[in-house]
Amino acid sequence: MTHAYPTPDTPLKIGTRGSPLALAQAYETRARLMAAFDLPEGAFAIVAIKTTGDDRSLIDADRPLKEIGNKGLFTKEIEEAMLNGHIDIAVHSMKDMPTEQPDGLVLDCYLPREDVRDAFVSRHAASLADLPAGAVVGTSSLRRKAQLLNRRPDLKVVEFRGNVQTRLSKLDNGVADCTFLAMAGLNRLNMADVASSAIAPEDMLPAIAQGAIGIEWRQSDDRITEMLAQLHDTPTGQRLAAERAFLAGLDGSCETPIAGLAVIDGGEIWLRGEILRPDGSDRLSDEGRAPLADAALLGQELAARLRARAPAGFFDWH
Ligand SMILES: NCc1[nH]cc(CCC(=O)O)c1CC(=O)O
Repeated sequence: MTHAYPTPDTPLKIGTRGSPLALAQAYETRARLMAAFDLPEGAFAIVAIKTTGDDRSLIDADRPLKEIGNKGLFTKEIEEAMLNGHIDIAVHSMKDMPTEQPDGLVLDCYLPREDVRDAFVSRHAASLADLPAGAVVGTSSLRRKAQLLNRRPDLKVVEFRGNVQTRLSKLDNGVADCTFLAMAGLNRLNMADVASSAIAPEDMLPAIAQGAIGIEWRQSDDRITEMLAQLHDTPTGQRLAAERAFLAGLDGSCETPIAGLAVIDGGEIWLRGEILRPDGSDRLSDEGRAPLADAALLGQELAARLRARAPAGFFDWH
């Protein structure tokens, strides 16, 4: 008994950002840990950490995030808190995570993936096809912007930031005719009803790792390593291995116009990927299949094939 961990006296400290979605993801992680190890809620402490990206006084809310400097904007303080022992694990939206982690930290535990699709959100249109010519789309995602303009060059895209509530009130105020959000986030906030429709991956290929929650921890922490190995969802891990290797092979991040989705199909991994010019004027896509054990290799190969096909200047988003 003396080695039992975690307990209400020595709780496992779960670090997260403080946004409603981040907290919902932390609660889901806690619930899964409680169920997997038959632990009481009191054996966990949820620690909300403010990051540079969250701090409104540090950034101008109307400036695109990519101009402010993206990598680590939402993770630096959380990773520092883990390295100095203030928290034990960190819960992240995998879609926002760089493909490399700082020394001493691992990010290899994934919860079962949620809906991967993007949601179309509008007060008056039922779907993308319903939007009249020249309609205004609010989004701050370079991927969504490029995908939309590629299909519908007539649309006008305006910068849209802030949490779900802020974006919905912008729609009410007529700032835009529609916006796009991940179905996963809406589901986790019990707000799926704000989606007018969910968009099929064939119509809008999702962001790398969309809908997946990842848990990061200190490599040196053997107790946590053992627990998280049991919590890990293997199929989600295989799918993200393919998608994240694809992203890494293109030197991409969540701020680049890259989309990709891997699914397990007939016992194999099937990966589709696409890269776009930021203005949507060009789109290159490809797909491939491989045995599950070669998921990461498949991602690398798909990235290499698209790189070889991309004309000079295509990657000027860097
Ligand atoms: N970059 C913001 C972000 N990161 C993860 C999600 C949603 C949840 C997910 O995809 O796991 C969102 C918001 C959105 O795209 O609507």
